[in-house]
Amino acid sequence: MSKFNRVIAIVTDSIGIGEAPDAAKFHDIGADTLGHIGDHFDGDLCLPNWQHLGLGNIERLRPILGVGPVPNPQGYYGKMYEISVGKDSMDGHWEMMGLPVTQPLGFFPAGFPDALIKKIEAFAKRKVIVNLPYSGTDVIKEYGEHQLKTGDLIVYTSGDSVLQIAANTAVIPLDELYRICEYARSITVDEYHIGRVIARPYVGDSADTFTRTSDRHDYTLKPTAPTDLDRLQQAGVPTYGIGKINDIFSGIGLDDGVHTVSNDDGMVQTIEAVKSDRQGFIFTNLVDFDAMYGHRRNAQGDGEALMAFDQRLGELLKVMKADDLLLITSDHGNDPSFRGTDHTREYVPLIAYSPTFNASGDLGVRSPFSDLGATVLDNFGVTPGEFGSSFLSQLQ
Ligand SMILES: O=P(O)(O)O[C@H]1O[C@H](CO)[C@@H](O)[C@H]1O
Ligand SMILES: [Mn+2]
Ligand SMILES: [Mn+2]
Repeated sequence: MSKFNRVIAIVTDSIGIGEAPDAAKFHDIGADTLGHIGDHFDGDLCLPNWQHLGLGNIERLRPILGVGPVPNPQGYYGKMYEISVGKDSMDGHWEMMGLPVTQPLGFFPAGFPDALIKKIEAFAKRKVIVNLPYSGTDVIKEYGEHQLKTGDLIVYTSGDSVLQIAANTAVIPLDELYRICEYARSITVDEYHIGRVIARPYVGDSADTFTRTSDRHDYTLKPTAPTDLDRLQQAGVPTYGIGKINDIFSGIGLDDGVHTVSNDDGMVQTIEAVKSDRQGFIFTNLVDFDAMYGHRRNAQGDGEALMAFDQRLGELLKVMKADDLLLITSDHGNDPSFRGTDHTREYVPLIAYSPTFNASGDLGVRSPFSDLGATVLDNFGVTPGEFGSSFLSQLQ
């Protein structure tokens, strides 16, 4: 019989907790998403629910302002670092589910090769413009009016292995954008080996009004080997993805999933799932921290989103059943005070909580992220994969 009847894992997308041991390789020395958000709020970052689970007790060189250690945390706490070659969402989530990404993905800091762009143009019967690393909100501000006039496709990338296509749905309807992205996905798997093709629809009729919509769609590479989601599924443990989870795993290993429009929606869906008689593994991604604030280098917004999350976390804690286990972690950093607009190579926080706990403690510094998946498998008595060590026995 399982130790915990259900496991709920929430990924606060891009909330790192300090530079990872290999941050220098990524030019990310000094990155500290949570620490710098704390500094920005100068003591007013208020995350009481998460803090009481042990967020402020995680080993750090200096406390997070406003979220210090508590004497008797209600949960277990630690931090993890990843071994995957990249610091994107795909690397982080796959590694969490027992599949570190060891084969380097294709990066195109100078833009995509002509041959690839020409194929996209020929398929779409539209011209491609930009073809450079860009912030997704800046690129539509600068080129959106041109796109409105010409119908050209805005193709851009970032420090991640991503090919992103921005389209104003008034000139390039959503289904056409999706078709073009599916085509781009199909020709960038073996050749170019791009981690994700991302459809970036937006609306508006001038630079000041352009707004991206929640119809974003990520076409991720298919996992290259079985993940812990497949292992759970094969063992008959139901798997349910909330938010971007389905996209990140191309739906593989997931019985069921729901798209969300915001962090708040993601938490509402998670709370509903926990209140329901849904069984097995519930896996939630909250992407606003990343897409709306981290990449936008908006520490104020990031902190406010964390505080809103913490309120919802309080509701979730109240509806959890006695034998539920909650795990909270992140997939990479995205320090809003750091240079550039890319993810940052950081440790991620790890919290475990169940109403049944009668102790609390330190889970230490762990690696790879696969320890999380290994713990979920261990709980359900499923044979583990090659990566990860379970910390289940420490949870008392
Ligand atoms: O600037 P936007 O369009 O939000 O894109 C960002 O989001 C991508 C996926 O997280 C990253 O690789 C980065 O390019
Ligand atoms: Mn992410
Ligand atoms: Mn991101």
